[in-house]
Amino acid sequence: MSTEISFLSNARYGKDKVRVLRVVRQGSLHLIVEYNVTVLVEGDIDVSYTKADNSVVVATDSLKNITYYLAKVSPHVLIPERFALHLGVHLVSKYSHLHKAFITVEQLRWSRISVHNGSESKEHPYSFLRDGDEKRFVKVEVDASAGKNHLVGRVSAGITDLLVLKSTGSSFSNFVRDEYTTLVEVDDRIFSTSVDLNYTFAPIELPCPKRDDKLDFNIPVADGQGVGTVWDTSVPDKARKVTLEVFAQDDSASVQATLYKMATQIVQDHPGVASVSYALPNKHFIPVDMKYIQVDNLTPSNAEVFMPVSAPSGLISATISRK
Ligand SMILES: O=c1[nH]c(=O)c2[nH]c(=O)[nH]c2[nH]1
Repeated sequence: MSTEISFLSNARYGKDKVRVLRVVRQGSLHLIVEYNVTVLVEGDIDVSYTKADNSVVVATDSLKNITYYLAKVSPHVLIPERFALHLGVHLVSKYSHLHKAFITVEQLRWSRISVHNGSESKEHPYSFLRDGDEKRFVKVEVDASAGKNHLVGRVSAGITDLLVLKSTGSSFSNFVRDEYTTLVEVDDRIFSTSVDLNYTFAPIELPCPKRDDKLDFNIPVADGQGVGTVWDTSVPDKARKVTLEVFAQDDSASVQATLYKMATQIVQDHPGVASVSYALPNKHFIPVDMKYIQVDNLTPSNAEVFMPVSAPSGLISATISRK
């Protein structure tokens, strides 16, 4: 095989879709998390591709086993950002020839079931319901290329598949009108989207494991700058809240304008967030034309019956970065 005109310019491998449910028992109160984990590594692994030499390969099966083992022993397992960093730090510390780990943790929504006891409503200690398709995710890169004692973490996190709809409070007008335009201007329309939100933190220095088994991972002590950093566990809920509140309350001139308001608010609220990206499909709902039966369902104030259109949809995206 000729190696003169080509070379291996990039190589990364690992396990995708490692599904794990973890139960943490606090007496009779149980806490649960369900994750889909992707665990990928880079390093001195070229010969496994170029020379069929597997001696450098930590099997993807082993990477899966390590993921489950960390889910068992990591004190950080309930917080996706911390669990992902712990797993990444463990991999690059344990294997001298692996220099980078890329961990994605997607968290599925389990909420407690409310039960009534007389007139009192209480959250059940160990019964849960799948609370929608929305997922929280974190993407972590643990980079040991500057040495095993100089670990750098790059973290982004966010939400996917958060489906929202408002039945008024949205307009779209003043756009380019030319020979291709058929869309009419509207001062009242349905706005629905499935929110994909991704916010990125500035790179962080990570503590290196000291123990021989490389399983220890200590979160740095808060230095007073904690708010807005990757260690601030309130960021996901606050970013979700801003997304929902701006969506509901903005008198939307367009998906673009509402997106910008959401993103700028998150950058403003969290000093540790370096940038915020949204991808918002514009899920169209078309008022059904009932002229055939002499019924007006088209003028915005009379539009009551809509046809949801799954495709095509608009797709509006942007990244807002801290200066
Ligand atoms: O909010 C919108 N932005 C667009 O860019 C667009 N384009 C379109 O046809 N409808 C909409 N709505």
